[in-house]
Amino acid sequence: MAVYTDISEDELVAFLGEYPVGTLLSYKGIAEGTENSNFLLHTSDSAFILTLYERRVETSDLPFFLGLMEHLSQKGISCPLPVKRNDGELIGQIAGRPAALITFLEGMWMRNPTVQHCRQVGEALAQMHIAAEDFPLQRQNALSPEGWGRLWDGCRNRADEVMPGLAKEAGKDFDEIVGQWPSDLPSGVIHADLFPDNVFFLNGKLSGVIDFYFACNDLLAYDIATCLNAWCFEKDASYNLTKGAALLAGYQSVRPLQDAELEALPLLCRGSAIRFMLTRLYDWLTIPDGPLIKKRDPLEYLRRMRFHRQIRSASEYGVGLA
Ligand SMILES: Nc1ncnc2c1ncn2[C@@H]1O[C@H](COP(=O)(O)OP(=O)(O)O)[C@@H](O)[C@H]1O
Ligand SMILES: N[C@@H](CCOP(=O)(O)O)C(=O)O
Repeated sequence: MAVYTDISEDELVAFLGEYPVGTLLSYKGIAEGTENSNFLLHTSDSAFILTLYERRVETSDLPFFLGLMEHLSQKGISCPLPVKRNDGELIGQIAGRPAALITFLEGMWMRNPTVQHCRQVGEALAQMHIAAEDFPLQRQNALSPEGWGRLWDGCRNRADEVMPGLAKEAGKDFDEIVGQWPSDLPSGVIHADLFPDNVFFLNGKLSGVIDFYFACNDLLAYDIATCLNAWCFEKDASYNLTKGAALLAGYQSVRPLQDAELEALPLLCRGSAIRFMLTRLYDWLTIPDGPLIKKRDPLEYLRRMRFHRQIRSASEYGVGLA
């Protein structure tokens, strides 16, 4: 996240007047994150996160995101619980933006995740997939191949400003990945952005998952691909086979993968890598810099794309090694 929209104390006091959360003691903008504006609030009752939904979040999708958090939480998954307003609604408005108040989750995200963290993330991901099986709402993935196409059209002409040759290289990948994209694999509700900054740990144990604002219905194994990309590469862009093996073993200890999912894994990893390369590239080229805005490097994900291009089978990710 970041802070795209600032709020005044008066606005916040008026907003909180609609919620059974006591009186405001303090608030501050949170610089971490990418998509929305987040504030940490302390009230006389407790601590909360206030999220103002920004450009990539459609207001019509909020019942899906907030309902999913409620659903998962009721099923024992540790995630924030949206706070209901006095009138029973989950969504309010502040500074002209739709906004929600969610409970604060204790824990820290891991800047250098270990093999043990990766295993726990794999387990938690599979547990979420299973817990969401009976979630009644549906949301199409806005960042599936069709959505990537819109992003790519919006920035391919300027891609070489970030790296000479990027437009040609990514264009070839884009065509290959989209041309082979699978549709006949097990699907369900996926988190779709389970990066280390969205998973908290306390004393070495996974304590919670946040940021469900890309969640949608899509291929379950695509969520694993995103996790392999986000958790199992080192800073020098090398793939850590031990971490990959642990993440996959953690997942499979809860939900074993079908052969077709394993076969598709290299392509799903390539697809997930280009998806994050594209959102980062688009943001890099279109969002103005600001003190509370943190843009992410698209080339980090170009390096992932290059790695996955030469993978031939899921065993190269560590399937069956842990
Ligand atoms: N429920 C929560 N409990 C504790 N901290 C939170 C919670 N939700 C968000 N945060 C903090 O806000 C930051 C940004 O939140 P995130 O949902 O990732 O934003 P965005 O959707 O904009 O990327 C997180 O890295 C974390 O520090
Ligand atoms: N995880 C994405 C950006 C989305 O940010 P988040 O703070 O919502 O996780 C990326 O790394 O590109």
